[in-house]
Amino acid sequence: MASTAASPAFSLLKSTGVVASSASTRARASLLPTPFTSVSARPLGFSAVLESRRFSLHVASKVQSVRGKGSRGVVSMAKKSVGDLSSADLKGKKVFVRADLNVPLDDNQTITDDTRIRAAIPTIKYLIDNGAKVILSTHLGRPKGVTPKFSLAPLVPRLSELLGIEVKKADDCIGPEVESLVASLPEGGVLLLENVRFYKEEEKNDPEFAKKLASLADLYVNDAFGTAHRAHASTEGVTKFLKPSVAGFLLQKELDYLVGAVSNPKRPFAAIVGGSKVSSKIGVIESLLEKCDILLLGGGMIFTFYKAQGLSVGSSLVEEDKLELATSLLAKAKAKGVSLLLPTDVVVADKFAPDANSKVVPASGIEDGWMGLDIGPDSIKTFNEALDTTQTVIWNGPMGVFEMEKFAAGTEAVANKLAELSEKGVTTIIGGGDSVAAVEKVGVAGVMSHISTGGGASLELLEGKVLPGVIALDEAITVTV
Ligand SMILES: Nc1ncnc2c1ncn2[C@@H]1O[C@H](COP(=O)(O)OP(=O)(O)O)[C@@H](O)[C@H]1O
Ligand SMILES: O=C(OP(=O)(O)O)[C@H](O)COP(=O)(O)O
Repeated sequence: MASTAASPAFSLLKSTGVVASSASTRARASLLPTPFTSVSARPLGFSAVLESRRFSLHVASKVQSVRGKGSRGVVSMAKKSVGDLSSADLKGKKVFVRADLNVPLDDNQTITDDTRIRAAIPTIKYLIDNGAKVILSTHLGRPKGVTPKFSLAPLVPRLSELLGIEVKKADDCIGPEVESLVASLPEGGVLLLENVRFYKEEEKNDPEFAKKLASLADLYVNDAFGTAHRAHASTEGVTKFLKPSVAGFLLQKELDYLVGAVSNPKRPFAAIVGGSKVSSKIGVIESLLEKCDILLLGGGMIFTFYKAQGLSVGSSLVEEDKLELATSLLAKAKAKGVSLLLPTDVVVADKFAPDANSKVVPASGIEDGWMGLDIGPDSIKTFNEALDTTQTVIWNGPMGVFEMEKFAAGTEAVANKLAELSEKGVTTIIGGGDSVAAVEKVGVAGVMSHISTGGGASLELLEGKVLPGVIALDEAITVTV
């Protein structure tokens, strides 16, 4: 079962915006590997102080109270967790569980990756083991109205197998037939509602639709981390009609790592950011610059940084309108004392294709007609050396075009390095999207501390945004004087 351990009480400070960021100080460390283009080698270390009577939010089964310097008391608010609900709270109760079972299906309607189903099991199992009647809801894909290929029928056998019970399925998600299926649901039974996005009212967060969903149940559990950045009827709207509304174990674990471990990391803390464009990662880079000690950049975005520094980039991916931004991010890293490392060599190709001619060149040696599609071997070596010094690492975005074997070495090297570090006790967090696919491709997913089940949601959390599906949940309040 997913961990229910309490996280630091300030774990959601940034993402909720309830309080200003905690004060921090940094101590010295020298970590900068020489072959990299460096912004600075400098202070590391961290201390966080929460002042008295500020409010903080986190998701945890137990509320921690935090005493600030010189304070007499603390008020802390935490999101309620399903783990806070006992058998007495759950036995015989109808529980509306919103999960994200948006799994990939092939042309034969066969599930090709059941990660999201497996991730939802601990919460459902906890509920059925405590005698609840589970009304399970999810979306699948982005249907426009009722679309048979987006029916949830293919999910039923796998859900039943993993739960060890026969899961029933409704042909709709609201209405009289659903109501009668709910009425006949036994304690410990699970009813899967049909794709909630078959109704346009779901994505519109229509209050009447939310009310109809809510009317099926006595209480609400949100475990749909992958959809927590959407203010939809089944993720946000229902909470207005169902009390209590609490977080599931998966949602809680995602927040514990993506907010808790990132806001209060064991240091040194490194962030690795890659992917295609700097424009889609601006928020993440800016946010991580506030928290990390080392920032390693890779992927297509590095060429915008190179060009901003006056280097030739050939036909590499460049966002001309982001050159100033790249310069300002480098300056910000310097001002914050973050060691920002750009690769010093790259694998270039004469075309964007798996059978392209390729060679390794220094960052300053990209010729016209060549494009950079991966980080080079010297960069891998230096990235590894930098990562060897860390205690916490978060990774979002591949180092190169890892879908093509010729340009996968940088991404695979990072995946292998993180696996090695994880086995040594370093906290390793894979922040969703293509990095998860890369980790799975290399076969090291099992050893990472945490692999996020949400691409867009994890990105928004790392940017410090508020997730509507989280903020809407009930708070558990503890006052310590
Ligand atoms: N040097 C590069 N040039 C062009 N595309 C790249 C390069 N490096 C990585 N990419 C591409 O970036 C894509 C992933 O980018 P993005 O969606 O931003 O990351 P994520 O899904 O991890 O958030 C991958 O499809 C990869 O092929
Ligand atoms: O797959 C999902 O998001 P992701 O592709 O960002 O991980 C979620 O199920 C959310 O789906 P949506 O982006 O259609 O709202």
